[in-house]
Parts: sequence; structure tokens; C-alpha cells
Amino acid sequence: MKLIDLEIFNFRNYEHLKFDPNENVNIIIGKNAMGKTNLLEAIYIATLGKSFKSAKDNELIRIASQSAEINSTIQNFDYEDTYKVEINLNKKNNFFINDEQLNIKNYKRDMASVIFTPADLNIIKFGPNDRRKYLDNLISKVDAMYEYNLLNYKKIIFERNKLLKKNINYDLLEVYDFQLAQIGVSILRTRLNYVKQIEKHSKDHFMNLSGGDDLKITYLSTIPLNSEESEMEKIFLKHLKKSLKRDLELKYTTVGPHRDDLDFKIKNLSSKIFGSQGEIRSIVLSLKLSELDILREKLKTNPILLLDDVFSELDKSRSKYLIDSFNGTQIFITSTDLNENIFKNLIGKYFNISNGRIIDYDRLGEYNERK
Ligand SMILES: Nc1ncnc2c1ncn2[C@@H]1O[C@H](COP(=O)(O)OP(=O)(O)OP(=O)(O)O)[C@@H](O)[C@H]1O
Repeated sequence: MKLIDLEIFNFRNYEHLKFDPNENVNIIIGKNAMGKTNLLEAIYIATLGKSFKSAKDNELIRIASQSAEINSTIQNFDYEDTYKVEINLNKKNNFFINDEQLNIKNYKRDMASVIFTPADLNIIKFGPNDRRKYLDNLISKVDAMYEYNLLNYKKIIFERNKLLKKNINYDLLEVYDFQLAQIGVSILRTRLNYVKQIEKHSKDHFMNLSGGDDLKITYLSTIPLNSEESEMEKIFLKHLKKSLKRDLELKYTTVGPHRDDLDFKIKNLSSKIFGSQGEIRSIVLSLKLSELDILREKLKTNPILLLDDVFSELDKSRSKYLIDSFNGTQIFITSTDLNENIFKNLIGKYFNISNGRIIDYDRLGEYNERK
């Protein structure tokens, strides 16, 4: 998949921006707060219809504007199509492919992009919510049924929690529990399957990035696991019943996939507690590279890779491994300075961003001469 061109209006700090990227490597340089991350965010929205930040839509619209527009031409599976996302203040957003209006589900179908930002380090360091979000986000990119089940599961949890807070109605509770067990088991089984795939791919990447260490990923379920689907549903129901007293006290549902977690271990030590900064960075990079592998495998297209300020903290050998793994992927790399040691072998385009304006250079030499 390749972004051929991008034009944005009233998005974040950009009033109007036209961007013609290289089909392989794009290096975007600019001082702090110039709009580098905002540009990556626009590309991400162009491909997947929503931001990678948990930003509200009205934060995406340039201050004092009523709507933002992200227009792009994207090549995917040998087709070149025009895409448009309209983000509206206090109104629903609109999505178009070749001027035909679609819902977001159909807009983003077959599209694939992966982003790494410094905030992704929270996947390891912060609470289980960040790890569940990472996993749900990855699976939702390739499995529409999972995304649908997850949405329904969350709605039922919301209703069940409401019930726990007010006068409890046991008949209704039984209905919710039955639904939760059914959808919850499907979610659990899909997650376990993906955790295995993520572990398989990221083990290899981590081994290379860390210089030989082994990475283990374990799914920590709040409900005991069983390989039989029907048996698992019974266990799920049993655990919902068993934890009802505690749920009523705490006024929320304490067991189920919405409370589960992931554990990342290096040399049998949990990285959340013992991981060094460098190890945590390598784990998250391995996870992102494995996401790229999984999307490639499932969607049969090469995703767009967005790397926000990744190289500033990486040593030479890790940078080299990362660069070698790009192979044919269109990438967008942002950086505050032109790190010539790392970028000099990359053939692509160089851009300089300053206060929402962009200048492009075809070669590193030209960048140096004209800057
Ligand atoms: N809705 C908005 N309207 C106007 N300006 C905005 C909006 N949202 C964000 N900005 C501004 O965009 C600017 C650039 O942000 P961005 O995160 O892209 O910077 P950056 O170049 O990635 O910087 P850094 O190197 O510090 O990460 C910020 O100064 C921010 O205040």
C-alpha cells in the first residue's frame, strides 16, 4: 500500500498542506511543535478513518474552524483511489472513496498502517488498559468480527455495571451474564490466537534488536482458560456468578476480557517491573514489527509504517536492524534533527516542516545544500 499524495485543510496546526511523498522512504525533519506528529496523524486518519491518539474529533480540527478535511490518493492492490475524510465539529464525520460516501467500516476495509510513537512505550510501562488497547487495536485491524464482538461486549459490560450500581434485577443480570459468556469466550479465543502469533513474530525481532535475548508474552486471564469452547462458556458463567458478591461491593464487573492483561518477560523477569528503558523500547519496536508482519499476512498488502521520533534513542545496530526490516514498505520517519549516520543510506525524500509549512528535497545532499 502506498500513499501517493495528501492534501489537508484545517487539520491541527495546518491551514492547508499539500504533501507528495516518495513511494518508499520519507524523512520529515522539524523543530519541536512544528507539526511532524500532526502530519503522521493525518496519514493515519487517511488510511484508517480515525486517530491513533484517543483524541476527540474537535481537537483534530484547527482552532476556530468548523471542519477539517484529509484528502489522499492511495494505491492498494494495484488500484489507485481517491480518499476523503471530513471531520466535522459537533456533527458526524464523512468518509468517501472516489466520491462515493461510505461508512467508516467500508472506508478502512483492506487498509493497513502501523504507527510507533514515544507514547507506545506506555504499552509496557502503564496499566493493563494500555496493553488491552494495543491488542484490541491490532486484532480489530484484521478481524471485523472481533471488532464487532468487542463493541457489543463493552455495551453489555456497561449495562451490567449500571445494574450493579442501582437496584439489582437478577433476571436481567442472568441475561447479561449469558450474553457476556458467549461473546467473552469468542473474544478470549481470538486474543489467545493472536497473542501466539504476536509472540512468534516478536520473538525473532526482539532477538535481533536485543542481541540474543528471549521475549515471552503471556496472556493473563481473569477467568481460567479451557481449550473447549462450550466448556469455557460454562467456566465463564461460573466465574461471573462467583464474583457477583465482589462485583456488587465494587459496583463493576471484575472478571472477563475487559480486565485481562499481558505480561512481557525477558530472562523470566517481567519487563513492566524490571525492564530497562532500552529493553522496553526494543519490546515495543518488536511488537510494532510483528504487527506489520501480521497485517501483511492477513491483509495481503504491505502496510504504511509511521515512525514518530524513533531513531533519536536507538543505537546504531538497532537502527540498522529496523531499517533493514522496512523492505519495500512505504515509511514516514519524523525527527528533530537530521541524523546523517542513520539516514545516509536511505534513498527517499527529505522534508523540512516549519510552522505548518513543508519543503521537500530529493536527496540528502540537496537538503544540506539548500537548508
Ligand atoms: N486543533 C489544533 N489547532 C491548532 N493547532 C493545533 C491543534 N492541535 C495541535 N496543534 C498544535 O500543533 C503543534 C504541532 O504539534 P506536533 O505534535 O505535530 O509537533 P511535532 O513537530 O511532532 O513536535 P515534537 O517534536 O515536539 O514532537 C503544537 O504546537 C500544537 O499546539
